[in-house]
Amino acid sequence: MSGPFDTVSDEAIGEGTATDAYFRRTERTLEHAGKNPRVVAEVTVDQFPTGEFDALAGVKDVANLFEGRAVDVDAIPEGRLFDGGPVMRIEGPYLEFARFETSLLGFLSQASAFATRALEARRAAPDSQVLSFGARHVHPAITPLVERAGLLAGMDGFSHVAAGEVLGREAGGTMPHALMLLFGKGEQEAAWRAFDEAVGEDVPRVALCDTFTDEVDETLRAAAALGDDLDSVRIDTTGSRRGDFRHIVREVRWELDAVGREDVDIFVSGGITPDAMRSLRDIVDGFGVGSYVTNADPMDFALDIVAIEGEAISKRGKLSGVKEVYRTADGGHHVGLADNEAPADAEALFEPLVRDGEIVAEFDVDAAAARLREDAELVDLE
Ligand SMILES: O=P(O)(O)OC[C@H]1O[C@H](OP(=O)(O)OP(=O)(O)O)[C@H](O)[C@@H]1O
Repeated sequence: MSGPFDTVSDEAIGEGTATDAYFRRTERTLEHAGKNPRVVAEVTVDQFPTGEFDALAGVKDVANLFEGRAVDVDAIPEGRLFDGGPVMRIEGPYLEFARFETSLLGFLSQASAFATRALEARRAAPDSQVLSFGARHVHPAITPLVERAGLLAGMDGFSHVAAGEVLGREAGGTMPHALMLLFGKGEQEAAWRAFDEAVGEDVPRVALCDTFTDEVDETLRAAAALGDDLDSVRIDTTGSRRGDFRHIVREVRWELDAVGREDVDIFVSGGITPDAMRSLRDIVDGFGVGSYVTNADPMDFALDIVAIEGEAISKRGKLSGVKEVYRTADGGHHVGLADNEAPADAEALFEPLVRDGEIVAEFDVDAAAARLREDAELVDLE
């Protein structure tokens, strides 16, 4: 069944037709040969620690993928950091999960990539408000992935309305340049005032102040037009006009303060990167971050069989045998065989996710965000 948009349905993902064709041929061949052994497969990016940590996300969707399947799945909980070794282990008859490999890897690859970038942005300005603005850069069907990654990373909010409905959170936002243009050049006050009159009490009054004239000029006009109602200004100066952006923002702050409006916050957006955040965080109150998160390359997760009927095995380049991963007391990441003794004072990271088709883990976003915050403090991310 196909709808008006080029998306694969939830049913296709759940039934396993959202798969690479070679898995269907593998199923047919194994059934023909009467082979369906019990295997253990692991999902990895790197076999050994590399010194670079990434954030794990997408685990909830994988759990839902395996609900009702005769498999056991263990995984690092969503929101933990990992560096080499498996992030997930699936055990069961191979034909129970062969066809789900493609979707499983896709769930983890994209969500973890977004979460890792979002965490970098969050950590670049720990005391500022950071909002996710990247929904416009991805297919609308996966906007909840972007916004959830932002929440996992500890961002303060996001812009996409339908993603908010999926996540059970309300989207935030104020005004686009389109609104300013529709009121017209020279009529910025009319636009800001109409917005102030039209929207609910709970919506912060953030005036967009870069559309037609100088940022300082529009900021002072917004302050005069809205008076005490004005909460913040948003400066989104287009790239071709940016020059020394820090200087522009400092001028805005200076002139606001000069007219006694120390209470008005400054929020910046447009191509904001962690470097930009570090260079502006002492003079701005908040950032909107989009493309830095959504431009993340998908993580190169792979699923590999590591044991068949209890016997360790692997293809060349992969490590055989069932493994466990640990957070060591010094914040390191250790990969070892599950049967071997754990390193002293280390915490085993795998937790049960699915037991014989039943989901046994919780997926609270706030809890995952708290785990990520703690893990990021323990681990050396620099
Ligand atoms: O650059 P990113 O980090 O991806 O940020 C996302 C977008 O948010 C801002 O747009 P704005 O709402 O001002 O867009 P508009 O010009 O369409 O109003 C900014 O100019 C970016 O286009």
